[in-house]
Amino acid sequence: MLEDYQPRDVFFASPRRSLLGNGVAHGWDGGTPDELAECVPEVLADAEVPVALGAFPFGGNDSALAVPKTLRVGAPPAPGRQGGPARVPAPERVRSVPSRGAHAEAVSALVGRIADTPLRKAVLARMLELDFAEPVAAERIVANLLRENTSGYTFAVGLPDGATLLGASPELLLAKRGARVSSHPLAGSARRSADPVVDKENGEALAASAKNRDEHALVTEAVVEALRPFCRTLHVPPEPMLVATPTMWHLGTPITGELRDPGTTALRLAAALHPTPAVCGTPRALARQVLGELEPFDRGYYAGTVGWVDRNGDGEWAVSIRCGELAGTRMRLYAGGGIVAASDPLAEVDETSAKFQTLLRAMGSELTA
Ligand SMILES: C=C(O[C@H]1C=CC=C(C(=O)O)[C@@H]1O)C(=O)O
Repeated sequence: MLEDYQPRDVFFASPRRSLLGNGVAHGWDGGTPDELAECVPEVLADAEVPVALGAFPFGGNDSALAVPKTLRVGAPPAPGRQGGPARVPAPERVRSVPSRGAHAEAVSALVGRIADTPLRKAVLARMLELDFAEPVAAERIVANLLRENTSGYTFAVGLPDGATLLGASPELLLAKRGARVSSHPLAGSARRSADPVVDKENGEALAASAKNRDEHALVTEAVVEALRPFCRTLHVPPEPMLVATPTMWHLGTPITGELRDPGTTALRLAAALHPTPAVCGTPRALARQVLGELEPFDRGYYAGTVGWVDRNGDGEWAVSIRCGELAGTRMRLYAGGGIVAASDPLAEVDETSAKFQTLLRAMGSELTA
């Protein structure tokens, strides 16, 4: 399917299906998720292809959503089904924004804010800026992401400015089918290890860590609070489970529910949830303000949401993490980590390095960022 990917197309693969939207029959390049939740259903009611696909940024209203001219729906990615690795050139220059040292200082400053203000958690991110000698083809990186990440959400979204958002997120913000909704918030992380004994220990230590469980509980609480008004029933497991990606362990809580009104759309629900404390913080407005002060870059579409909604209101929206924006010979990768009172600055720098590996590995890079 990816062989046919063109700039401005949207590719989205989930554990349930793969979608490729070609061309733009109707596009929105403005509007918040809430605003588009209002107007998208009207357009879909008469559209030839009854599905809108795309992405929303972390903040602001630069939506990138489109009803495609044609839509292909295929099987979900499966291990071993993608061919050999696609070649991606090595970057000529890599720069961390801010530097690793400055990121550690920002984590310390954030821990101070948590001690001195009502802020309980904020997810501080770092960016890697990569420069290449030649333009890089987004679909090659996505093909490599698909080879490794068959159980998450792998995507490429052509953005209105010509750049491409691409990544492999392990985190489901919201899926809706009929009256059934599900969300799988993740928070709390540890590195995977090539050594099976160390790997198992890393996972077990994460599951037992009070700091990580607290960090995780804030996300689950926020998701439950946002979904409750829409749901007749909600099932929330009392304990988080361990979720493995090829590079990271996470704590995750699979939440399911039944809608009071099955007509509530997946986009409406995603808008009500976004941004959760897995990418922003608690309380949300204060976290957003503090992150704006401490992060020396614009997050763009990182920490936003990416997915699709159809005419019936069914859809899937993933949290846009483990991702980057590619524009010709420049690529920006993003990774963040939840900071709480007990966070250690150097461990947090290491956690962002580990999270960058999802994209760096798909680019054939041995870089440790
Ligand atoms: C914000 C990111 O991850 C989130 C999802 C899982 C675990 C997280 C954590 O442990 O901090 C983050 O909340 C990211 O990868 O950039």
